Amino acid sequence: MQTTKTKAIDCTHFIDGAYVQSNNGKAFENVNPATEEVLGTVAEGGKEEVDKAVCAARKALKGEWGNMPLKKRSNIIRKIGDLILERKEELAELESLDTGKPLWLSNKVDIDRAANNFYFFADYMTTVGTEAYQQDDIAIHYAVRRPVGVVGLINPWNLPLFLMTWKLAPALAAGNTAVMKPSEVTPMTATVLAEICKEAGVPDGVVNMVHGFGETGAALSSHEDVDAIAFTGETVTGTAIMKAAAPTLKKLSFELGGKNPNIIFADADLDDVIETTIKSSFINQGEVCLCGSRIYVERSAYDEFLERFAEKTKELKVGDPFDPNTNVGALVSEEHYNKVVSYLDIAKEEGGTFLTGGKPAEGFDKGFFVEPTIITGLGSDARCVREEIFGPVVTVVPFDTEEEVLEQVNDTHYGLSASLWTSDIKRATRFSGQIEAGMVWVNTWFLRDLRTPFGGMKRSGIGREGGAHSFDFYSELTNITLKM
Ligand SMILES: NC(=O)C1=CN([C@@H]2O[C@H](COP(=O)(O)OP(=O)(O)OC[C@H]3O[C@@H](n4cnc5c(N)ncnc54)[C@H](O)[C@@H]3O)[C@@H](O)[C@H]2O)C=CC1
Ligand SMILES: O=C(O)/C=C/C=C(\O)C(=O)O
Repeated sequence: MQTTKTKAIDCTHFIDGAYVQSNNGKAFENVNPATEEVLGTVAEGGKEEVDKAVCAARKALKGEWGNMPLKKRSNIIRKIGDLILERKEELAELESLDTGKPLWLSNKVDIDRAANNFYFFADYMTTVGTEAYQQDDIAIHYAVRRPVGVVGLINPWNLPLFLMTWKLAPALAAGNTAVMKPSEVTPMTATVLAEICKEAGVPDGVVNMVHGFGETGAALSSHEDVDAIAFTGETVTGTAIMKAAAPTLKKLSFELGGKNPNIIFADADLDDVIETTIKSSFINQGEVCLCGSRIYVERSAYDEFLERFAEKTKELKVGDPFDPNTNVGALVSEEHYNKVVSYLDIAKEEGGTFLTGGKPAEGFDKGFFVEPTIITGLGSDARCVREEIFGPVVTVVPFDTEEEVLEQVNDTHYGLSASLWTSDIKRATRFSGQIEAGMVWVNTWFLRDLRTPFGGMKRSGIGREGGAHSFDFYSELTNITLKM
């Protein structure tokens, strides 16, 4: 039995500054993945609700928001961050009820970082400039920045509030209006965020939200009057959005799936390696796009690595998200649990050996709990080595040479991130530059600075988020040439 101070909420759309149900009254149930209890209902939006939200956003673009002085807009954006922190306890509890992740993690990552996204872009927007060139005594060229317009923000369930704010904050900072589409699996914190935006002084219609399934996201992606879509989620969904957005040539920013490698050379500090690999494998139940799910270890360090990694993994406590000692909570939904468990069956069929886990966690009558799982003995063609599982499941493979491991590392359609471990600076420089990934961490993992380019290459994404990259995506530039 979970004891929370916060009561779960029913989720309705937020359109033109007001919470509203769907016109046809359609709604679905929101389920707690740790207990399988129904948390509440969620309004299911269709084309009609998307259309109303887009109309409200278009109208708001031409109103007070479009003409607001920079400093005032920046203060409102900063205030959203303040209000998130004021309601931190409530938001963290709602996030853990919705996702099944440990409460300490919701606090530390999801809520603190959500507030920080607003602080970062509130500052950034007051310093960002554009280009200017003098062409001899002929002309001066300078660029002016304007918002893209109405942007659709479509998000997944793994870091619900954090990922929504990572898009909403720069979108607002650049002067856009937005329609948010949270994941149908985790709708609660985005619902509260809409209220927070209003309380912070965001004018009605600037921030809207429509709940629903893939069809709702599809209606937003194909809408005639939406100028850009920023999406985080599965690669195949990115393809569907691209097709839907093609007829209206929307700007697109995609942060998609990954099958990220950890590459561990024998000269790395093994204490650091083990501590970080535990996090990169199992934090957030392995449900972070940056998790390192393919681990390659130089053969001379392989046995010691496996022994120490397995020992630490067995110490992880799987359980109630609201127990402060829990390391690994519940997977986000029954559907996702079935997907992850199906990969454990696939690993067995492919001849893999489970060094830890390999099965649902014991001792739970209800909820979607899986033991942290280390698989060895799989070749580079195995599905568990190639496909995104997005759960607490990693494969470990030994290697002998740099050339051999580089080939395996790059032998994937994905290209999101990598974590490289070596004490040889020359090798670190040489090797990191050859990994086909948008982000390479050397002797660390998930060390973030919001100014840096964040995103993937190959089928892991299009474009980059962060600092200037986000700002450029959410802006249009007009170049003006003054003839002298
Ligand atoms: N960041 C990442 O890399 C993430 C990857 N995943 C992967 O995706 C798998 C499925 O998870 P889902 O949440 O179902 O991901 P998804 O990509 O299907 O859903 C993400 C968001 O897109 C919306 N959506 C779905 N179909 C759409 C369409 N045709 N047009 C527009 N929007 C659409 C969903 O309603 C949700 O809001 C997971 O098992 C995992 O492997 C999931 C979450 C995050
Ligand atoms: O921006 C970050 O630090 C983390 C982003 C994580 C994702 O995009 C994800 O897991 O989908």
